[in-house]
Amino acid sequence: MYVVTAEEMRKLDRETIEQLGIPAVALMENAGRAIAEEIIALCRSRSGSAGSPRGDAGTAAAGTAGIGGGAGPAAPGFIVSGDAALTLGTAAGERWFILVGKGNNGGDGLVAARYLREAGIAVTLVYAVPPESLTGEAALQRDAAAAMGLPAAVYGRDRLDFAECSGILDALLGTGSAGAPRGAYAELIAAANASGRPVVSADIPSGLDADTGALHEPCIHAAVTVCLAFLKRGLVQYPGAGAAGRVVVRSIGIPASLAQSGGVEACLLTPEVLRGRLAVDVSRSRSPEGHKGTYGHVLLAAGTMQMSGAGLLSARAALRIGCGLVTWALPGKLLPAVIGAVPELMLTPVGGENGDWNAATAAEVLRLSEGRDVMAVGPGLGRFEGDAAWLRALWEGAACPLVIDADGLNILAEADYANWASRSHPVILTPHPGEMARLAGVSTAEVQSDRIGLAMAYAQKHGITLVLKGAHTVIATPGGQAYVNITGHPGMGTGGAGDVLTGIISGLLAQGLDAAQAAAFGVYLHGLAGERAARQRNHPAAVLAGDIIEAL
Ligand SMILES: NC(=O)C1=CN([C@@H]2O[C@H](COP(=O)(O)OP(=O)(O)OC[C@H]3O[C@@H](n4cnc5c(N)ncnc54)[C@H](O)[C@@H]3O)[C@@H](O)[C@H]2O)[C@H](O)CC1
Ligand SMILES: [K+]
Repeated sequence: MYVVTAEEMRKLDRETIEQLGIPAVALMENAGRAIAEEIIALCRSRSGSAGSPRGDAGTAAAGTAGIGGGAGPAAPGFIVSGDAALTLGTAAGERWFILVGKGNNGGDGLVAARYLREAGIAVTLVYAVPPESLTGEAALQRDAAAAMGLPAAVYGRDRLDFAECSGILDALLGTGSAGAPRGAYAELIAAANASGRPVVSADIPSGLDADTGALHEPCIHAAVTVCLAFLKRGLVQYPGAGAAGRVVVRSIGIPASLAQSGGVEACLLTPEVLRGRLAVDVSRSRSPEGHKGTYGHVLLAAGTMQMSGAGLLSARAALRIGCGLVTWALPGKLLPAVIGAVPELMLTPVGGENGDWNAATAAEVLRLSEGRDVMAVGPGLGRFEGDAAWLRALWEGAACPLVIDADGLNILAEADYANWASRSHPVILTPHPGEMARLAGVSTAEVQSDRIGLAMAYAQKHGITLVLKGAHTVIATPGGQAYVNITGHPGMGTGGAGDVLTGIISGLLAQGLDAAQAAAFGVYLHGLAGERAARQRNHPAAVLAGDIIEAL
């Protein structure tokens, strides 16, 4: 599923109108109708009336061939489906305020109001601006609503009591919104939020920055957002994702092929995207003739006395995700403490007996990397004298893909690594927001204020694959593509969860997935395993990093 910017959405809108010849008012009609259907579904679920959420309970009156035995001929009958079924009075008692802005978002709201009225739901139009100021398709919809006799109020002119409504459609501001809502818009948003009534937002919550997910004040806090055509970036990035409530994406006649050909590069990481766009073999099938050598060998350079567990977690995760062999290069003095902790793991001490990380150990690690399929660097590594030269030697010398995490990233952030020799094998960086901030030389707040935009720019600039961790992890490729993951939960914010992710991604790389595949599939599986672990533990807060490994 594509995730677009406001600018990309405007372009797709224009192309549909100009290249396909579909009039703008038809798109608006589809948009408004889709919004109305979702509100009708909400009303039906509140009233507890039976039938499918799309409001096609009337189909029960139709002949239903093949149900309850034998595929006989259909019995004659009438099919009353969609919102027409609702005129039978199921929405009694519902009264919705439709907040209408000046632009096309307001036009969508006016269309929805007509369909809601047809479905037996009382509506009152609440114009944020004098209705005479609407133009284009929105003005046409204003006239249609007036001709239908829909009651209308104008903010500032007419008395309004939000206690009189049972729900609110927010059609104030959409993708044409700029900056914080002003004047009547701001006051209506504040009143809607304070009303205690469920708010359904048309396209995006008014006040939300459609591109970054930042909330301008005031911003609508919606129960449901009916997003039109394609997900907007602001809906998948926090805090916007939190303000949008449940997001339903409804198509309005803009073909996805236009997004594909038009260079939309971000999408939601769904199973379809994994199988399709990323071409991942999600079945994980293994050849009957396979052996441990078939599934790759990860070399892990990680761990200190204080953080030996990080190495163990990464190594176990790599093994659990199915790679054939893992060798852990670790400081000599750490060896006695971890022998036998993971019997499947091979341990190779560096720096001599009782030794620790130092610049000279790079040569040992490089020797160990010969013939290996992946080198993973950083979990629990700590910092040491000469670490920048150490990492540079691995970067420039390892003839395999490189996954860099944790202190490996902190070393990179202080080094001028753009001037290091370019690598012929890919690099995956897996920063959390703080590490990303250090890498990019900005504040953590700046990273969080536009995660997708920043990740895409950084990955392209440095020619690396980036995994920007945090709620809705973003995977960005050097080729300019981005994937937003939605598996996982806040309980995964626990010590060692990142080390597990490094192990999973490295283990997938070792099995032959390319960098984008391994990063995206790894993040997706890590979140899914975290969800399973939360179920097994009966609460997300009880999940430990090791549980994520066991749930893989
Ligand atoms: N995507 C599509 O193809 C379709 C989108 N539809 C809907 O149209 C909106 C976008 O409409 P647009 O007219 O471009 O902009 P808005 O309605 O979001 O608002 C513009 C309007 O609001 C005023 N304004 C802007 N910022 C502020 C502010 N901070 N405070 C107060 N007022 C503000 C500005 O003056 C403009 O007049 C999209 O989201 C969809 O809902 C279509 O209907 C179907 C096709
Ligand atoms: K809106």
